[in-house]
Amino acid sequence: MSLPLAEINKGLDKLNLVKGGIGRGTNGNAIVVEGISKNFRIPKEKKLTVFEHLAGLVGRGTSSYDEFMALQDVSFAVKHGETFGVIGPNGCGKSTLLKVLAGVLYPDSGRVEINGKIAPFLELGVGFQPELSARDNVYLYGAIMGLTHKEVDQRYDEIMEFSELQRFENMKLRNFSSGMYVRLAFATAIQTNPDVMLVDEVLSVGDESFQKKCSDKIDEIRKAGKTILLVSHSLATVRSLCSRCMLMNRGQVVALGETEGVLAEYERMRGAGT
Ligand SMILES: Nc1ncnc2c1ncn2[C@@H]1O[C@H](COP(=O)(O)OP(=O)(O)OP(=O)(O)O)[C@@H](O)[C@H]1O
Repeated sequence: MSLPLAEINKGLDKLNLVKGGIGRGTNGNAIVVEGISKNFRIPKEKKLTVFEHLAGLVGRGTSSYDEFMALQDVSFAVKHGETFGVIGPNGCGKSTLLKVLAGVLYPDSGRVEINGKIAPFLELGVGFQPELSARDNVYLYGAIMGLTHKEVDQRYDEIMEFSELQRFENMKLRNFSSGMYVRLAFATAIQTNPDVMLVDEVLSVGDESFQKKCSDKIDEIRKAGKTILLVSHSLATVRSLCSRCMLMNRGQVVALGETEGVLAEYERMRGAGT
């Protein structure tokens, strides 16, 4: 995905997200989500031939979409400094939820409040531009995240070193592999000093040593008191990093609380095949 962060920030504005002002009137919460629902429209049929297309035109006015509720009345809050996990089976709505929090998708109803500077780290480097070089993308991302040119200068070497992509700094991103993309995105995002990080499965990308570096970094950010919302299929990761988590199924919250209890509920759900 390469949605410019400027667009995301516009989205955040539209959602009336509170940015900055940590701790003021937020009840200690970095993220507040109230009753979010998101409906997708899925085309019912595919018109393959001219005849079918014309027939479709004749049939205009009848609905050719199915409605799919990807999120249904989702509510939760994450405290400042908390690392909060979101787990659940494939297709339960985790990524959709993160996109709504990041302002990439608008919810059909409900309210999102983010207190602090947010760094959405979703899929492959949100905010990156494939036609620019790795170097230009780092500067662009930094600028959008509020860093001055000088501040990016100071962090640039560290970003490239962390991503292990020094040799490719002048290469256009469109020639990067997905693993390289993720390395650069993660290395850049962590240098923008966010208050709230949204992390989607970063720990499942790249080789083992890079995964270990990322998980150590997330641990460091966590210990520095930042807020992290972590989506992961790895229950071991959730167990080691998150004191609380939320289990989703079919777009709904089915359990929320202490990690051990929620993981036990997930095991029970999987055992029951629901
Ligand atoms: N743009 C879209 N249009 C239609 N349906 C969508 C769209 N995006 C997601 N969905 C559907 O919404 C549901 C939730 O998807 P989502 O990607 O949020 O799940 P997930 O829990 O992150 O899954 P996974 O663990 O496999 O990544 C899925 O059934 C998916 O097919």
